[in-house]
Amino acid sequence: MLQAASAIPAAAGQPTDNILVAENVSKRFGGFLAVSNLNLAVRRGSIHALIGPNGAGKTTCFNLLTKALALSSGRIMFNGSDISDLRSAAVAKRGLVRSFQISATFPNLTVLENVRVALQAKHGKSYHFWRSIHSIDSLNARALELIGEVGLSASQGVTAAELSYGKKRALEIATTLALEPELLLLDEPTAGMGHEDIEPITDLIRRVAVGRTVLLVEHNLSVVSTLCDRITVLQHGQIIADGTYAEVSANPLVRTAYLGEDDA
Ligand SMILES: Nc1ncnc2c1ncn2[C@@H]1O[C@H](COP(=O)(O)OP(=O)(O)OP(=O)(O)O)[C@@H](O)[C@H]1O
Repeated sequence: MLQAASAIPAAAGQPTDNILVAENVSKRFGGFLAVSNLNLAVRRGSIHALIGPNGAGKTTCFNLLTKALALSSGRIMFNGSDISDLRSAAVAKRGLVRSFQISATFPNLTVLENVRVALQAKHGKSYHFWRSIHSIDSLNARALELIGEVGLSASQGVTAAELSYGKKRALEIATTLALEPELLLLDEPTAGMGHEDIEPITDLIRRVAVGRTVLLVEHNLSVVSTLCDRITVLQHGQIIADGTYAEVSANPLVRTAYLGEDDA
């Protein structure tokens, strides 16, 4: 049975292994409550989706979880530490990283150069070129590894501007991985993609999720159903269902609020 607006309970006697927990989180814009008493638990190692109709509060939630927005009330725990009062750069350093925003790519730089820039941003002084040849070698080696991980090895010398839309997204993911996320937040990773790019990006997300946790906002329900272990459904800033795709899609509240609207 699905529960509305509740945290995911721990199995009796088992320690919870939730990498991210939002407790009673709310966000008010003036008199408008955009997110209301959100209780969300993201299990370590899972691929978790936030879905909901337009205006449900998904983006606001993402902004709260990544600390791009300050909470009006509540608490956010990441890896057992309270991050409620930290800024987004500080939470990114701890391993909670959002793609497509922090990791802007540079159109005139090659794939390799873009990933090297992201690595330099992460490692700062330790990779300054005058330090040692060893630093450059290890930076290049790591850049090539990340490029390989997202399937762009054959395009390493191509500028970002010349890449197809799907490959640009893969590059953005590589530059995000350079920041060594433990929890990777993806904001509508298939938005604006043609049919031909959707399956490769879905496979890529599945691959990069190995050894990491992924939380995504996604409108494409077929992507959500094939990719995600757990789905949280928002409506009017509140969680109305939480569970597997089969569970949430059978929930009458969800069918009315979300699937009903989109499938109508
Ligand atoms: N800065 C803001 N000031 C005032 N209201 C806001 C602000 N940001 C979001 N809202 C309102 O909060 C509600 C939730 O918006 P949000 O963008 O989080 O929804 P969403 O689920 O991401 O929607 P979509 O799927 O359309 O992107 C909406 O009614 C929106 O108008």
